Amino acid sequence: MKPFTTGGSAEYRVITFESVTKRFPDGTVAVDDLSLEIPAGKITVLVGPSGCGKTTTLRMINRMIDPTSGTITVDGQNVLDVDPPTLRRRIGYVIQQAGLLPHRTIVDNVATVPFLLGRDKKAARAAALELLERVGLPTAFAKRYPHQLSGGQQQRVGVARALAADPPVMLMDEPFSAVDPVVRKGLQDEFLRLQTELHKTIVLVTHDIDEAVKLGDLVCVLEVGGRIGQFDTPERLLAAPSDGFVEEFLGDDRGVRRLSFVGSEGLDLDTTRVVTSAGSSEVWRLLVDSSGKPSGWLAPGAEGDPLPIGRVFTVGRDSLRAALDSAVLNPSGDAIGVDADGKVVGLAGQEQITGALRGRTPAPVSAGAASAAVSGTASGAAE
Ligand SMILES: Nc1ncnc2c1ncn2[C@@H]1O[C@H](COP(=O)(O)OP(=O)(O)OP(=O)(O)O)[C@@H](O)[C@H]1O
Repeated sequence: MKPFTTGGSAEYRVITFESVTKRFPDGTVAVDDLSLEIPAGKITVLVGPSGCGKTTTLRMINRMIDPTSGTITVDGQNVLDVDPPTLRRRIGYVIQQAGLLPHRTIVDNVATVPFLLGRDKKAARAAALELLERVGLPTAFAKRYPHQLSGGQQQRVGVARALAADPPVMLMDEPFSAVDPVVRKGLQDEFLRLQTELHKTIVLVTHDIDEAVKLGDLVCVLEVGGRIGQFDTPERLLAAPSDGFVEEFLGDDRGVRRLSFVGSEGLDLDTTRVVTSAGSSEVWRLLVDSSGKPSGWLAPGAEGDPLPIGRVFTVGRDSLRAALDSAVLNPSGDAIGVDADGKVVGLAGQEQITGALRGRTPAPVSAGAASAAVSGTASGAAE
């Protein structure tokens, strides 16, 4: 068995659940025979309806709750063999309301962790200031108290504090749900950016399927009673839900959301309707300027001024969803595909865009930890 050693973020952890059940004293089975392998360095999202056991599952990883039966390991070591304070120093924990100490300044809230880990006060504060900057908070906020910050700002402090011990594993319970949709989107984007630098092993709980497919490298849909509905990549979840429950949970617009995961590089683009001068025609045409950039739409049969263009998408960089958005926002119903310099590459109708999805069901991941996670759980789900 590998030792559960301390270490920096380069030391990746894999978390496994083997036949884990949690039955509370009143008889409620919150988690039922759960087997799950959470890959290192990725974001794994637990999502499902209220009461399906997400929080219980998460809290069993850092021993805020102990399982009734089964085994949870972090990097090969049974968590029950590690005393909770030691375990929690190595596993960051972020909760919905940030959980900040109200009578301490922001910088001290964050500095507490490095201080407890043995750094002197000055170094702990310097580390805290650096972290606050990293999560996008101006240092001017450092001397304020939690109640002087907005919900979104407090949430950033919560993330900074969880990162303060540089834990290889982070548990996040509905971290972005206490804020309005605009702030939430900003926090999510920031979080994804941060993860590209940090590569933590993150387990995130949410009840919001949109958040799950946006943030998760892998998404585990739990059903009430703590059983796995499906554990898969977001692409596969949207393309091939395993049963009626998962399909219903994914919502009515899962087809449209799937478009986000498919690149636009394979789209067949029409160049015959891209023109450099006006003149009449029976079809919609796109007028481009001398540098090849779009300048206006020429309506069929119309002699008047060109109509303004709507949104464009960058071929290869943007997804089919961006292409569809472009099609919907242009008067002809065509998406305008441009290159990195903004020059028109061609046009794509809505049918071509949605047609490009057909036959593109993503194959199951076949290598690496994610595959182990997916296949390992598929058997669990089938039980
Ligand atoms: N201490 C407890 N004693 C008894 N039952 C509990 C206890 N804690 C949680 N439960 C029950 O276990 C089930 C799972 O709860 P849990 O909090 O894990 O769900 P959740 O999916 O996180 O829900 P939500 O999205 O509403 O937060 C629920 O039915 C809940 O009522």
